[in-house]
Amino acid sequence: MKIHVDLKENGYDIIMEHGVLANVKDYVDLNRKVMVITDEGVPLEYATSVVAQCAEGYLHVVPQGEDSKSLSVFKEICEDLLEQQFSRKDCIIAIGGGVVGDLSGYVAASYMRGIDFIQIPTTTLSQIDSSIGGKVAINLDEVKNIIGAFYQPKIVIIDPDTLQTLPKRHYINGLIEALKEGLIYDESLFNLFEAGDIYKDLDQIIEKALYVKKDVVEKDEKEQHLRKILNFGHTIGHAIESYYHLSEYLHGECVAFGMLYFIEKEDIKKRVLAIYDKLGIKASAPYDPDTVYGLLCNDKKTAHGSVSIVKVKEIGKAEIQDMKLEEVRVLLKG
Ligand SMILES: NC(=O)c1ccc[n+]([C@@H]2O[C@H](COP(=O)([O-])OP(=O)(O)OC[C@H]3O[C@@H](n4cnc5c(N)ncnc54)[C@H](O)[C@@H]3O)[C@@H](O)[C@H]2O)c1
Ligand SMILES: O=C(O)C(=O)C[C@@H](O)[C@H](O)[C@H](O)COP(=O)(O)O
Ligand SMILES: [Zn+2]
Repeated sequence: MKIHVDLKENGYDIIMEHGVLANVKDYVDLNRKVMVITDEGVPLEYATSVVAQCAEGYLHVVPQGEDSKSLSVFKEICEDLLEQQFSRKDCIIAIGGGVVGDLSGYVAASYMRGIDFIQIPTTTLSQIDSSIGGKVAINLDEVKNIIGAFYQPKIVIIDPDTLQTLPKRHYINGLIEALKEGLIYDESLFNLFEAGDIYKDLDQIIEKALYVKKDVVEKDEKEQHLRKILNFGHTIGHAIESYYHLSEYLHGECVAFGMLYFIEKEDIKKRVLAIYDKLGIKASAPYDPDTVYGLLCNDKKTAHGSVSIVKVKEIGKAEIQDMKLEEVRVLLKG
């Protein structure tokens, strides 16, 4: 399957094909220096099989987990590129989940003010969400994605076969971003969660989610307004993720917590909770409201004492409402 993200001069293809990892050379110019970045939890053969297709391939492996989205790991990769004398004509390939993709993308956006960047996502979250749209970032002092850029990949190559080795918790975690997209934009995607099978219907879930993200990003690449809907559940979700030091709960699990605060109708909330039960995920986590409130003020959708909150009143449709931060504090306490 091929989807084209139409972003004027920044447009790119998304190729989704079982077994495509063996043929990256058919889609990417590998006759140059290529730095393949992955993390220690991703099966090494995924990265080495791509390095083997390169004229001059290098491999950089980072520790797994959120701690790799950090200035220190960012610096290590930049120093490696410098040492290997990478030029502006060379490229970076990210093979992994959202951590590797966000980190590698921010390196690609920064090194020499930008070199080619290719995403080869290997988790449900990165295949569904993080590999497209161009949001790249690292964390700072446990605040999520506070240093970053909008930097689009040249191509995204998705091989669903790589998901066969993904641990179940991470498999489910990534699907929550697709459930989010069903709630804010595509009711048929939501229905797949309610009535479908998250294993048998996976290719369809990924494809529908990619079309949601493509449609939204093409209309508002730099998140001036519409794209904020893709942040549904993240205002409180990111704050809780930071509250637990980016370690106790995974990103999607925290988004699941955050979404429930802004689903207006009880019957829809009940249907979402039933899906959480089906996925085996929690609906909430204990926290100190004042501490979470303080973290929530770091949200990039805040301005002049308010924050753009995404709400769902009907399945498949999101609304953006500016709320006073004080109102959100009351909500957190309630
Ligand atoms: N840029 C965006 O638009 C965007 C969107 C959503 C989330 N994110 C970010 O993505 C990150 C979460 O990404 P994630 O859920 O992919 O986590 P992750 O990148 O940490 O990967 C999850 C775990 O699975 C392992 N792994 C990866 N692929 C594997 C495979 N095929 N087989 C076996 N193990 C594998 C990794 O080593 C890691 O331990 C968060 O930092 C979140 O903020 C970014
Ligand atoms: O693509 C977007 O826009 C999103 O908001 C997708 C989110 O799922 C993702 O977690 C993103 O990284 C969050 O963006 P941020 O601007 O809140 O850091
Ligand atoms: Zn997210």
